[in-house]
Amino acid sequence: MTGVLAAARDRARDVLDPAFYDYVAGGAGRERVVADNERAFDRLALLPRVLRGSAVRDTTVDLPGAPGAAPVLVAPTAFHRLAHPDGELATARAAARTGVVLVTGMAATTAVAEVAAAARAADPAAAVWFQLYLQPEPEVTECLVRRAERAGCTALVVTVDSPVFGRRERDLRNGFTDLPAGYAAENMRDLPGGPPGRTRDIAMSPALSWDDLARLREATALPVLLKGVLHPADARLAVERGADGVVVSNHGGRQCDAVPAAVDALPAVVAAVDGRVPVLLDGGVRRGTDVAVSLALGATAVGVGRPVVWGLAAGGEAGVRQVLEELLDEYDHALALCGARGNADLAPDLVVRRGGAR
Ligand SMILES: Cc1cc2nc3c(=O)[nH]c(=O)nc-3n(C[C@H](O)[C@H](O)[C@H](O)COP(=O)(O)O)c2cc1C
Ligand SMILES: CCCCC(=O)C(=O)O
Repeated sequence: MTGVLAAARDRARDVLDPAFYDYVAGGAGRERVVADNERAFDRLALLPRVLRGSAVRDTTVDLPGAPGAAPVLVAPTAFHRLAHPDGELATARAAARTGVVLVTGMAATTAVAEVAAAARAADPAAAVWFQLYLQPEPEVTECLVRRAERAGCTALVVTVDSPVFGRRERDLRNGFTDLPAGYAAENMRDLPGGPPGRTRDIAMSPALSWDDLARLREATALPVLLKGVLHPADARLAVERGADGVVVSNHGGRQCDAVPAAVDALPAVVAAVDGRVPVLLDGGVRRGTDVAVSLALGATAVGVGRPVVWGLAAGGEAGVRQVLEELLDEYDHALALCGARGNADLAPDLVVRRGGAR
């Protein structure tokens, strides 16, 4: 990787506790999927059209609870206060000031009410979504949902690729299993059945089913997106069960080290969803051209995970802004080079395999 994002990563490596750097950079097993998420974009090429562009390009997208958003989102990543003292508040301000949806979540080190307030203080129109893992006790999930609703979040993102936690060899080696003293997953504080004033652990359960999703669906009027869908049959089920969006994601290669790269899984999911709800993608997006390839293959928008944490570690709010602005500028530039007047001009025929037809 080169450019602004790589510089942020290198700076992050210099300033972060090595165990936390490894937690962010690393993934499951031998990190084949971490690498493949990025490499899969290298295997794809854009096939531009000519003489049909525009001096002004429309890059905005309509997402559930976020009309007119940028086509890049901040994917949910845990523990921002370990990257920078301003933590999620800095990320929220940077996202709001760039028109980017922030997905904050259960594992944030700042409570969702404060995160959403910081985003709105930076831009009253800012959209913040809340990511959660369905908890085995429905009353715990419901309490988290109410917190997100009260905070003014405009959509929920339910992560479904984590029936169990991935085996991350760097973390095992480093003994990075708990948050250091003084940090906590603040949204997990004072939940039903938990110790008063203290936080509950985030539970992952392999016993969750589509019925648990149905319960959540009934418990809230907010749009619900499913994150971590790779199989087209699951994408179809998600739509049938009332999901308002699907996020094609392998959790940045942090869960199963044998799955396809995110962008390789995208076309089959797009075909299965058939335009009924937006399909988002995250994993390995590092360049504006990666955004363009993803949108051409049918994604409505893409999320970025690690680059945001690198930006935060490198320079707080300004660092995150730099990363997001670079991706958005590069994307606009890629549109111009493809002869596109906006996202709508990107179509699958603009993407070919590097070195041959797709
Ligand atoms: C440090 C870190 C923490 C993460 N925490 C969460 C989380 O709490 N919930 C979740 O759904 N995904 C989490 N993810 C996965 C991201 O949302 C996203 O799927 C992934 O990072 C995208 O890949 P990228 O980092 O290559 O952009 C995390 C990823 C990283 C790198
Ligand atoms: C319990 C925290 C979950 C964080 C996460 O999803 C990740 O590290 O990938």
